[in-house]
Amino acid sequence: MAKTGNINSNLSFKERLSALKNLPELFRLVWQSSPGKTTLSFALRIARSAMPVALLYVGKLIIDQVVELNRHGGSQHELWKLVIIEFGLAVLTDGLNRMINLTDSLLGDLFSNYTSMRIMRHATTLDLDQFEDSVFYDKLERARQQTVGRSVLLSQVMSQVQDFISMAFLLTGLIAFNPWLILLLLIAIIPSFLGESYFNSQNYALTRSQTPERRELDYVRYLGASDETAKEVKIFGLADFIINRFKTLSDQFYADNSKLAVKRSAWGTFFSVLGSIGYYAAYGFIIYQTVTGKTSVGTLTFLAGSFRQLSSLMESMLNRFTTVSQGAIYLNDFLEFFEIKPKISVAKSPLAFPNPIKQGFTFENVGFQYHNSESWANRHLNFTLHPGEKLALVGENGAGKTTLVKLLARLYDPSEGRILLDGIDLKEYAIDELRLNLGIIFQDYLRYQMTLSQNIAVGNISEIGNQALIQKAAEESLADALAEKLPNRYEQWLGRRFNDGVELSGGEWQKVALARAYMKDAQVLILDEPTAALDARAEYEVFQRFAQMTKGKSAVLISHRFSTARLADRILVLDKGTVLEAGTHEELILKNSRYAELFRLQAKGYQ
Ligand SMILES: Nc1ncnc2c1ncn2[C@@H]1O[C@H](COP(=O)(O)OP(=O)(O)OP(=O)(O)O)[C@@H](O)[C@H]1O
Repeated sequence: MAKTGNINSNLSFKERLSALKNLPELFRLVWQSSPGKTTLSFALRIARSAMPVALLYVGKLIIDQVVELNRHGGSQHELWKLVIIEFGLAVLTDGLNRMINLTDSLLGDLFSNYTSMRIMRHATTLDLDQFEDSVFYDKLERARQQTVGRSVLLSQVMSQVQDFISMAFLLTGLIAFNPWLILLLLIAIIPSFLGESYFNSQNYALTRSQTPERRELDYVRYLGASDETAKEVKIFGLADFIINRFKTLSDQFYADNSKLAVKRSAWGTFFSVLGSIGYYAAYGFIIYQTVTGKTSVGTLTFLAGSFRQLSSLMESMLNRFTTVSQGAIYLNDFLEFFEIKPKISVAKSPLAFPNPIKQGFTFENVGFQYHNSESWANRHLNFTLHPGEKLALVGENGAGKTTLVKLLARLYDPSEGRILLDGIDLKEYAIDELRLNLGIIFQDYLRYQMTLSQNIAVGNISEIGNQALIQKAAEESLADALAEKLPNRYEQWLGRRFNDGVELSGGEWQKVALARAYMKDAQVLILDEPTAALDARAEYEVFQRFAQMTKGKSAVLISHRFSTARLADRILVLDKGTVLEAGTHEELILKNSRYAELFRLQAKGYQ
């Protein structure tokens, strides 16, 4: 496992600046989330930026009036008018602050929803292969984290613009008085900026290097406290093992993070003292000017206030620059995720899917290797699935049966050779039409924590409102008897996670999953160990119905039960990814080869 503290990517100032090029893309996404609220946020901030200088200036006028009235007396009318104006400005400032916060938080929620949807949508376009790649997973994870944090980045960028305008106003006043004060200001601020910038880049590099461990930490947390894992955790007594693993990982995080935090805090204190020295030097200078009569008391308060505000504005702007540029770097991860393109090729002008299929699917020397595996899952596959044919795939665990079916559905494309449909490469057909024509139920089908109706309808989601079809599909797979038993019948929530759901037995879940295959009028039905969890009677009935349902259609059955496999028109025996032998049950038994051996072994088990 990689060490969590391994920081290998120090980011230079140049890299930070170049990351800012991501900001327009961020603005585009925010704008798409809500054009109205984005405009409002801008308008509010521009109004807010004029407030500091206006308040200081009115304050200066008030003090000069007070000093004047003290010395020479006269009407107080002007003075009170100024006080009312300052009061109005203070109320307005507070109102603007609140409105800005409100708009930003609403905009943040909309942005987070919008980008989460974009991520989901993009993820669905990607290949299964990509999901099985841990580098891809890390990217997806980082992109997911960005959905919440990025709206903060936007507020920061907008605050930056707001502070910049405020500074321009304040600086104008300061320069008019004495330009040298600006120099003092810079001397006070720059070390602090460089320090912050350095520590932010260290922080980013650390967080980035921790991504795989963070995923593992999430996984361990899930293992330790989830309804799906509770059973095994109890039975195998895994609690201590899991908690210890969590502790090791989280201790490592803590050690790495705290080391950096302590260093950062120590340097931060030093830089802040430097900042105070700069401020008090300038302050002393202005006081001296006032005492020697070179400037009025009102101007003293204006300048001292301006200097203080400018110094804090500059400091927060410079600090924010490092946060903004760091955020912009994180944005790289987010945008990179959208740049990942599916590798499965899509035909430019796809052919119409044949209906009916005339020659069938032909595997021509097909081989497939998982990208993270040295060995071949399938190799030298040569056979045809004829129209209307029922084909059974048998073979030991890991022989490549499921992979073959995934190739047929183009969840992967062959690493070598090709698959033809009616003599034309499968890649020439539209992939969604291909999948529409295949009804596949995988061995590791999902148990959706949804209603029974919805669990069946996922087989053809466009028919989710077609209750008659759902019930018919349930009848075919024997799930209808189950519906009768459930308190809310088809509207019963399944699984324990939500809404008083009911948990089903393994066989009952399998019947529900099987019903999905009957939701569409697919030309080819593929069942990957469809009856493994069914009792003997249910299995027999399921196959009776399956035979009726698939009359005239092609079907592929993967099964470890030879009683099932023997019903097929032809049996392919797979071994180490390739077809070892093929034929009907009788032919294979006569040949007295591998199939016959396995068949006898199983039959013996039943005696
Ligand atoms: N996602 C994957 N990544 C890497 N290797 C995989 C992946 N899925 C399967 N394999 C490997 O490919 C080979 C064939 O697996 P496959 O699932 O096709 O076998 P199978 O015949 O369906 O097995 P079973 O009877 O156990 O379901 C196995 O050696 C397996 O370890």
